[in-house]
Amino acid sequence: MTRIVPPIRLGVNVDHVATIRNARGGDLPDPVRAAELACAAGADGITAHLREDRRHIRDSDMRRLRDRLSVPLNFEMAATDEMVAIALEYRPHATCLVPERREERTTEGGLDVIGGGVDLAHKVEKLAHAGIRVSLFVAPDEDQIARAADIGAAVIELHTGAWCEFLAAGETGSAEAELARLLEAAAHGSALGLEIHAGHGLDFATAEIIAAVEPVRELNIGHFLIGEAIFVGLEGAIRQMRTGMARGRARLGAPQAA
Ligand SMILES: CC(=O)[C@@H](O)[C@H](O)COP(=O)(O)O
Ligand SMILES: NCC(=O)COP(=O)(O)O
Repeated sequence: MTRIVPPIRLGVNVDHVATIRNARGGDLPDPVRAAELACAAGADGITAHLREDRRHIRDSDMRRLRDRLSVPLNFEMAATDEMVAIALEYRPHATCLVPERREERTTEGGLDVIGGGVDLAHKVEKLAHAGIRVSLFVAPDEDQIARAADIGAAVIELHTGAWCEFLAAGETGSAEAELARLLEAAAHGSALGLEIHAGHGLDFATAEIIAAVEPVRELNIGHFLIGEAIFVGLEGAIRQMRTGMARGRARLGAPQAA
């Protein structure tokens, strides 16, 4: 007998369209145009990260994304007063609070939800009170996830970056151990009533694997898709990603062996 499997969404992160634009200054290529194309190609939502140093996405990009998209906008941001104020002004569908360091090349590790204490809890409350769905970008760590649920986050996004890096380095044992942690974390978060998302460093192969994890309801993917778009176009890259995710998800609905 086949099982009914909840669908999985694809959020396309357009940060690195802005990275290319900013390499030369000016306005091209436009991440908002990329976002619109991504939606036409089957993205369920758009993610963009307004970094404190504004190295790629600009404030005006975020505003234009909010104004022009008809799909949910996931506003990634550091848990700072400045970013909370911007989110409260722009009112995106969702915010994803992430750890941020100026020296990092990309997001390293998950948010320290426990260490964020009362201050982080207040920020989550403020955003949620404004009707913004709050997600916390976390490593697969049970205590951090429990605290995310305690402070009222609706969603956690599991950081898949370490797993992807182990795989890319051929460190199979470490990759398997990290994948096991991701699976446990997804089950744990879901049991606590959190919606589970995952992302960072995913490509066609890893997205297909994670799409087969039942509690995971959304993948956010950027860098790989924007890179792949150079070769096959953004539409082609997104369509291929969707096909792989659907194939992964379909494994869940396949008849179970007796
Ligand atoms: C939080 C996360 O994993 C990424 O979505 C984030 O946006 C990465 O930052 P960069 O896009 O600047 O690499
Ligand atoms: N939150 C993860 C995300 O939006 C995309 O990360 P990446 O695919 O650019 O590494």
